[in-house]
Amino acid sequence: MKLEPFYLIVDSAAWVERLVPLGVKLLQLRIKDMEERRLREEIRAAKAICAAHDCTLVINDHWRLAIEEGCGWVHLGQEDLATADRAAIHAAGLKLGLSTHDEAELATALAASPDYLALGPIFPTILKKMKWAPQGLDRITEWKRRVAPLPLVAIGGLTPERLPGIFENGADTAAVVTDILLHPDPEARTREWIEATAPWR
Ligand SMILES: Cc1ncc(COP(=O)(O)OP(=O)(O)O)c(N)n1
Ligand SMILES: Cc1nc(C(=O)O)sc1CCOP(=O)(O)O
Ligand SMILES: [Mg+2]
Repeated sequence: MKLEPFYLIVDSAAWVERLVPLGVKLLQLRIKDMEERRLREEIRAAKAICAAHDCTLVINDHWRLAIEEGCGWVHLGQEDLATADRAAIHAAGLKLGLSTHDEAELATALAASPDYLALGPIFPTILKKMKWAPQGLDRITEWKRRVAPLPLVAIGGLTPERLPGIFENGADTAAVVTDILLHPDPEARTREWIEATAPWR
């Protein structure tokens, strides 16, 4: 399966409405700490916008709601995976993306038959505190050898300037949060990302 090379991660349907119409084709809704009723509304709104713009929507963490709302993709970390009902996810026809950060997590993730694997953090990230040191570019090459033919998503501290290194070392997709959401002009930066990833589309 070929995965879109630009993977935008946002934390609200308002961001989806702002940025997806610019041409984003793979988007993760990553919302933390929200009560279920509002979360469901956010998922519904994001799903409608993504459907209207032919953008693949991935729901982070909330696999039950993703099933109930008829979504197509879910992304889970290793702790999420440990408690998720994988049979229910599979039965609902949900595609599955999984995080990995080290050898043990890679083995666990490969055994769960995912549809893509993510490796991070490639560079330092300001989004969240991480217990892993930055992986660096050589690790991408190693991971790609181990996960192929599954698509490999690189995440953590990515910018348009860092994309050639990511893709030349074997990543299929680059995921990003703060380089776009904290940029003074998120729309312009999104367009830069779309253009910068064009050679790998
Ligand atoms: C594409 C992608 N890769 C990694 C993550 C991180 O997932 P996880 O480890 O579960 O951490 P949280 O994002 O839930 O804080 C991701 N969300 N997306
Ligand atoms: C959510 C997340 N997961 C990571 C991992 O390594 O699993 S790194 C990360 C943060 C990505 O944000 P930014 O593009 O702002 O660095
Ligand atoms: Mg998670």
